[in-house]
Amino acid sequence: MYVRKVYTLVFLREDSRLLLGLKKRGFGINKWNGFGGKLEPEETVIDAAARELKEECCINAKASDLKHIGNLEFTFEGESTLMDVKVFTSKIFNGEPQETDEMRPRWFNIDALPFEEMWPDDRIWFPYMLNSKLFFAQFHYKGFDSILKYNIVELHSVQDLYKNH
Ligand SMILES: COc1nc(N)nc2c1ncn2[C@H]1C[C@H](O)[C@@H](COP(=O)(O)OP(=O)(O)OP(=O)(O)O)O1
Repeated sequence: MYVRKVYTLVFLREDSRLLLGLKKRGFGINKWNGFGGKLEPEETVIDAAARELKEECCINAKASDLKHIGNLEFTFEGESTLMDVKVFTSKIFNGEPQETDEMRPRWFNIDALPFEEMWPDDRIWFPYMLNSKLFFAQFHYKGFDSILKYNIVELHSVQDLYKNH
């Protein structure tokens, strides 16, 4: 039985570019990723998503402009935690991305994403996100580099994101 812990992960899109941040510390250090993290006590997922975006790259986005596009579940061999990651995208935001203690932001063309410097799972689920397909995916890792097994499905309604799969 796993202990489930919820995280947010936000990706901003501008035309054919996607904003990623190079993680400067902690979990996923030196990997490019979206912006996100754990929920604070009593905080909703969507409010946490907007807060983490602001804290990590100084961009303001209204919670109502964040689109919930997918759910990711990560487990790691020998670990009892299940990371339940809620993925959001948005094309509507204010401000210029700025480097913070946690992230160094940079725009990438979606045809030239730095997958070699990202989590291995990203190659599998990014095509869903980039094509605006709702998705649910589970990844079981050995260490942080190797995916032992995974499962990914396309969902057909936002309500499906709130069902158990
Ligand atoms: C294992 O594969 C992962 N792939 C991707 N693409 N993203 C992942 C993976 N595992 C975790 N993540 C995401 C989920 C969160 O957005 C961050 C991790 O959050 P973090 O531990 O940095 O949470 P914070 O609340 O910001 O932490 P501190 O303030 O305590 O540093 O990575």
